[in-house]
Formats: sequence, C-alpha cells, structure tokens
Amino acid sequence: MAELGFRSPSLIHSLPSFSHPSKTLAFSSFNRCCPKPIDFEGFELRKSGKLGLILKENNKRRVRSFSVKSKSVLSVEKEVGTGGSGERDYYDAIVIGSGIGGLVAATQLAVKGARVLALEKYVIPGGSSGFYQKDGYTFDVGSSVMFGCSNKGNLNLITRALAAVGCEMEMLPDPTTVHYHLPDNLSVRVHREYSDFITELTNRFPHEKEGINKFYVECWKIFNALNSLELKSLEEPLYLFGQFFQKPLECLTLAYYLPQNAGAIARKFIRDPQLLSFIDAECFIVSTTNALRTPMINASLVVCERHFGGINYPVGGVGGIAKSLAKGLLDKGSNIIYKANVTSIILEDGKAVGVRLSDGREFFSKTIISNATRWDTFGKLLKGNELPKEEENFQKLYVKAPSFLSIHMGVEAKVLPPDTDCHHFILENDWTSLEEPYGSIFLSIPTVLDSSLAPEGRHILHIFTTSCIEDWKGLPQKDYDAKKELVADEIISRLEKKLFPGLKSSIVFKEVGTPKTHRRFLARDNGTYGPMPRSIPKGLLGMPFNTTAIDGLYCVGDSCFPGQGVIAVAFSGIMCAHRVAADIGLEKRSPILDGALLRLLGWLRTIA
Ligand SMILES: NC(=O)c1ccc[n+]([C@@H]2O[C@H](COP(=O)([O-])OP(=O)(O)OC[C@H]3O[C@@H](n4cnc5c(N)ncnc54)[C@H](O)[C@@H]3O)[C@@H](O)[C@H]2O)c1
Ligand SMILES: CC(C)=CCC/C(C)=C/C=C\C(C)=C\C=C\C(C)=C\C=C\C=C(C)\C=C\C=C(C)\C=C\C=C(/C)CCC=C(C)C
Repeated sequence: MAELGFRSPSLIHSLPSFSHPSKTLAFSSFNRCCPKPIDFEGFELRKSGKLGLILKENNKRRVRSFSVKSKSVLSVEKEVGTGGSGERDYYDAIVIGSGIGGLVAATQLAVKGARVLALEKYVIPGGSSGFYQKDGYTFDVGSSVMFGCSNKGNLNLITRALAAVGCEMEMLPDPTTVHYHLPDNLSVRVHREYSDFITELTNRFPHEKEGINKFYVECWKIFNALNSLELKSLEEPLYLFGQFFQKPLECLTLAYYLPQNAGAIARKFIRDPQLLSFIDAECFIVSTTNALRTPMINASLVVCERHFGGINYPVGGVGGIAKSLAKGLLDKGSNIIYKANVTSIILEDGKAVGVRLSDGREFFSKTIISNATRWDTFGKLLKGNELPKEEENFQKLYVKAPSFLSIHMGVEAKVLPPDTDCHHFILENDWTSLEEPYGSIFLSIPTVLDSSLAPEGRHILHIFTTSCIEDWKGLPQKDYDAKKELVADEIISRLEKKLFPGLKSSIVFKEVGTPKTHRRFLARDNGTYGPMPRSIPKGLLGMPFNTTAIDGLYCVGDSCFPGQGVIAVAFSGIMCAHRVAADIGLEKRSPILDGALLRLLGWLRTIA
C-alpha cells in the first residue's frame, strides 16, 4: 500500500465535509458509487495525490481510494476490519492528545518507521504548550520558560525532537531564567552565567557561601551524570543494562539519587531558614511544591540546565514547537486529526485495541498511547473498568496539583522599565503563602525577547497563579464573570504595587482564564497543573513510567516519570516511543529481561 499521511494539510482544510462528523451527509455526492449510507471514519492522502477514505460499510472498515479531481471512488484497496481480521494493526500506534509528550512519542515512533495516528480534541496541537492569537498578539497558553532548546549536551530534548523530524527553530537566548521578588525584599536574578548567579546569591547570604556551593555542586554532579547518558526508555532492559555497562558511575549516581528529594539534601549544607525558603521557591516554580517534596534529580536538571544549555525562547512563540512537531509527523507519513475527542479506549480480551470518538468514529491500532493525564485515562477513557492496582498506587502517592488562573494582557510598552527581565516570580510578604492558592505570582513577558509577538509599542504580560477549581464551580455566569474580573484585578494590583507602577492604566488587552477554562481547553481533570506528591515522596521512585497494567496501553506526559515540565514530558515521550517500538518489533527487545525488569520496577514503585 502507498505511504499514508496528509502531505498537504491545506487540501484537507479545503475539504471540510470529509472531516465533518455528520458522516452520511458528507458522502451524498458519491451516491452513484455508494448507494447505501456509509459511515465516514477518517481519511488519508496518498503520495499519488489520491485520497484514501476510511469508511464503514456493513460493519466492515474499508479504505477507498478516491481521486480528488474527478470525485469518483476508484477502488477498495484495504479493509480496516472490525471482525478480528488482523486489519486492526492498520496503525502501529494511536496517540490520544497532541501535547508535547504525545507529539514527541508520535514523531519518535514515526521516525522509527511506525504508522502513527494522533488524535487531538482541540483545533491545534500543543495542549498546554500551545498558543492562541488575538488582536495582533500571539500568546503562549502555558509557560514561556523553555528548557531543552539549546544546541548543547544530551538534555536538549526539544531541539533533538525537532531535529528528528527535520525541523530546526530559531531560538532567542534568555539572559535571566527568572527574577525572584521574595519576602523581606529578597531579590535574586538567576543569570544565565552560573558564576554570576552564585555570586548574586552568596552576596545575599554571605554566611552561607559554603552551603550554597555544596548544594549546587551536588546538583551539578547529578546533572553531569544525566547529561552523559543517551536518554531512552528506563523500562527497556537492553538499553538500561547497556548504559550501566558503558557509564557505570553515572548510572549508579542516578540510581543513588533516584529516591532522594532536594529539600533533604539542601538541609545537609544550609542552615539559614530564609535561604532554605529560597530553595523552596526554586523548586516550587518547577514542581508546584516545596523542596522537601521535589525529587533531587528534577531539581538538579532544572537548576543546572538553565546555565548549561540555557533557557531559550523559540522565535514566534512556544506554540511553534508543537506546530513543527505536528508538521514533522505528517512529513514522516503519519497522521494527525484535530477536533477528534476520544471518549473511550476500546478493550478486547483485556487488551487496548482502539479508541472511540465522541462522534462515534472508531480507530484501531496495535498500541494506544494516552497523552491525557493518568486520572483522565483511567477515570474517563476507561470508565467502568476496574482501576488497576498500579494506578491505585499512583493515586495513593500523587494528587492532582491545583489548576491556575491565567491572565493574558497586552500593555503599553512604556510601562515596563528598561532592562525588565522576561520571567518573574513574586511572593510578597510571607513565605508561608508560597503554596497557597493565589499566594505567589508567575509572570512572563516574552516580548522582551521576541517583539514580533505583539503589535508595535505593546508588550505581552502572561500572569499566572495557582487556583483550585472548587473556587469556580457552581457559580451563575454573571457571578463567575464578576469573580474573574475581581480576582484578576487583585493580582494585577499586586503586580502594579510590586513591579510596575501605572500597570492598570496601561492595559490595552486582557483575557482571564480560570481552572474551568483550563479544564475545558486542555482536557485535564480539574484543569490540574500536573501530579504532586501527596506527602514526602521517595524522590522519583514512585512515578510510573509509560507501560500500564493494560496490555497495549501506554501513558505519556506529566503524570508519567519524571513529571511536570515541558522538557520532562519530552523525555517521557522519548521513553514511551522506545518502549512501544520495542514492543511492536521496531527496536531490539528481550522478552525474558523485559518481564524481569518490569516486575522489578513495579516492585520498586510499591515501596515508594
Ligand atoms: N502554565 C504552564 O506552564 C503549564 C500549564 C499546564 C501544564 N503545563 C505543563 O505542560 C506539560 C503537559 O504536557 P503534556 O504533554 O503532558 O500534556 P498537555 O496537557 O499539554 O496536552 C495534552 C493534549 O491532549 C489532548 N487531549 C486530552 N484528552 C484528550 C482526549 N480524550 N481526546 C483527544 N485529545 C485529548 C489535549 O487537548 C491536549 O492537547 C507539563 O509539563 C505540564 O506541567 C504547563
Ligand atoms: C530505573 C532504575 C531503577 C535505575 C536506573 C538509574 C538510572 C540510569 C536513572 C536515570 C534517570 C533518568 C534518566 C532521569 C531523568 C530525569 C529527567 C530528564 C528529569 C527532567 C525533569 C525536568 C523538569 C522537572 C522540568 C521542569 C520544568 C518546568 C516545570 C518549567 C516551567 C516553569 C514554570 C512553569 C514556571 C516558571 C515561570 C515563571 C514565569 C517564573
């Protein structure tokens, strides 16, 4: 069969009836060839320029080759059966969701030769790393702090994921990862240059010079070990043992720190409570929890990579990463369908074999990869099935972090003082408010780096703060709208007082999103920011990898190892693609070692 995939998305857009859920109607013009009502399930564009239509006729799936010009059905080439004909292996992998985790898994598999179908509920790819455009502004949906976009080392996972599908994006180096504005007027800038940051911090805490150095040096030890490895699936024994053989010291270092948290290690070297609170803030911005609950490996990656590869902002906005990966997926002959809301995963004899969409379409595949959170995957897409023990364990160890309130604003450029940094973290009066809803404020001003994101003379301010969905439930629309305005106004007043006098009167555009908005547009249960340990975790030990208790079903994204963060979910995508590729015969595997390692990892998680 010819290579599949949409080579020309613009052509697809020019044929809207094909993707319309009212399937029978879409085919009324072909009645000469198809006299009976036919269900339309999807389509693909062939290299030949012909369109392959996936149809359901007499309960059998068929692909009909169709010449776009003449609008006549030419031939039945292949059945995509429902009757156990083996045709269910039509796709090697279906990926539910096109967040960075899902897209990296999909593209890595496509590069290995797999036939992948990504199904995205929304109209564009990216999820929380997506974008939206309004009134001449290009807004990032989520964080603008981009790790993994450098050209150095092994941890530039975004650069590598893009390169794998032949894409390269122009990046703008960020001179300051974040500017902290903390209680007791503690102001610290995390400069790109490591020594500048350490000098600034030790100037604030001269009595802790030794402790500061020891803590951050320990982080570098872990980072260097991590950065020396070729990163693939930790659930694949041939790779894992190979790495242990080639880099025993580095692997043992990582294994040693796997169950440890940053807060406990910081306390070995640092006494000053204010400095320990600063380390808490360092951890909070990447894990939405304090240092005692933040895995040391994750903290080390973040506090070192920002100086090693640096934080780099993609020209045109963060959304360009997802757009490029989605294009790369098509270029590699695989496929992505938007407005495809998966409502259930189809199981047969306990194996995941396909998915069902809200419009009734069904797609079948050798493997299913869910980029929805584990809560959504097992609570919604597999509703009615017993929750596997492994997932019970995950839910015992991890809770959903709160969601957030986000304010996207366009402001007059003159309100920002010269040399304003791109990213700020603000906690005004009281360290104990760090983890409270609305306690701290994250602020990104990406136009400091890329002025093309806003109309001339304007800046973008993307403000966000943690917020729980319970605060927003059950309100009549009028009260909900009023509350949005009120809460946003309070946050903006705080920023005006702390950083930018005159901010309010400089606003020319403002849009507020609540946890309900995030639940709706990101399809994340309660709009959650990601998983958060329920109590002090054993580092990363309890975090599930990509395989699940259900044969053929894999998870990817931030409720998988190593957790929250765009670079973290990119790693989860790489791991997932490697494990899936081994399971479908595109990578080497050893079934005996597989069984042993998966059992060992499962047992390790139960002791976490
Ligand atoms: N403000 C922020 O900085 C912010 C906010 C939220 C999350 N994040 C981070 O973003 C990353 C999350 O990335 P990710 O890859 O795990 O996922 P994601 O949540 O970004 O993307 C998941 C995608 O799957 C789609 N989806 C979910 N359920 C679906 C279904 N049933 N059918 C079809 N599509 C479905 C969603 O529409 C979304 O596009 C994490 O690092 C997280 O911590 C950042
Ligand atoms: C498997 C066994 C038993 C042993 C093997 C031992 C071994 C070889 C272990 C290997 C471990 C590995 C490979 C671990 C890898 C870990 C990785 C890659 C971790 C990555 C973590 C990345 C994180 C936590 C990134 C977080 C980034 C975030 C959240 C960025 C965004 C920031 C914000 C949203 C806030 C900032 C915003 C403002 C405005 C300040």
